[in-house]
Amino acid sequence: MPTAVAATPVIVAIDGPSGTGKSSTSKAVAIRLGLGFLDTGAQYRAMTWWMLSNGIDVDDPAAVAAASAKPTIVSGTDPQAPTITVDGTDVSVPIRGREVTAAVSAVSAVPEVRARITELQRSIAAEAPAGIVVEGRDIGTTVLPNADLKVFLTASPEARAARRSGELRGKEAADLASTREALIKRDAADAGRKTSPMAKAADAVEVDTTELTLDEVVACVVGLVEERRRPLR
Ligand SMILES: Nc1ncnc2c1ncn2[C@@H]1O[C@H](COP(=O)(O)OP(=O)(O)O)[C@@H](O)[C@H]1O
Ligand SMILES: Nc1ccn([C@H]2C[C@H](O)[C@@H](COP(=O)(O)OP(=O)(O)O)O2)c(=O)n1
Repeated sequence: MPTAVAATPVIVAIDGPSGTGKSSTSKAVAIRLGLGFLDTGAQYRAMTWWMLSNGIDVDDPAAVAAASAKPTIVSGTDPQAPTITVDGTDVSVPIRGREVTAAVSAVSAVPEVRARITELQRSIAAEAPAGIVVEGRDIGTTVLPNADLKVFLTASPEARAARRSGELRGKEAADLASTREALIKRDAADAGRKTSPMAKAADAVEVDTTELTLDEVVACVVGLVEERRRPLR
């Protein structure tokens, strides 16, 4: 039985590098607590997919900036069935492909892209009736600095690479070493960019998931949310 404490919407920010369990943890926490779920990486991937599909040179920041207002990106926030469309097309499958993964750090480093997507994220969070779990790289630091709870997930590069390569199938499959290398390269780009780099907020709780099961991480985050929920006023 939920306790009678959650009168105001609760905002949870979950950040961290690739493969630490942000998406799976956030979805499960949102389901458990009856909140919305927003995968902000999917939005940057959708923007990248559109750039690639429209022949924009993703290594030309001026070209990316000039085109960044064109696509209409819509995220469905039901944690049981999250959706992502660009100009009405379901892009949930192509945004996970290798081409998009290789280009997404460059596109998401462009300030005009970040400004547009950040605004979209804030309006989605503000409209979530019961609250929302938002996961990404800069949610606790930039997008929602007043979140009720900020979590920064970490895990060893070995654990993250093993988790990621377990997901890849067929021609996309890569060996552990190259998956690990690609992850580390993307983390460095995401943490090293000028505009809103991936970072742990000063008031975030860091959770190392290397030795934890997904259920253990979910239980930990649910416990932290319950602790911080403001009493009924
Ligand atoms: N604590 C965990 N232990 C083992 N595997 C996990 C754990 N958390 C997530 N995973 C698995 O690792 C993969 C990457 O998780 P995901 O949630 O997509 O990470 P992120 O969003 O941080 O990139 C998924 O296949 C997921 O099921
Ligand atoms: N808030 C965010 C979320 C993602 N990004 C960028 C940086 C990431 O490498 C890409 C893809 O993010 P995503 O969470 O889908 O990546 P992984 O699931 O970890 O592979 O988007 C970002 O710049 N800011």
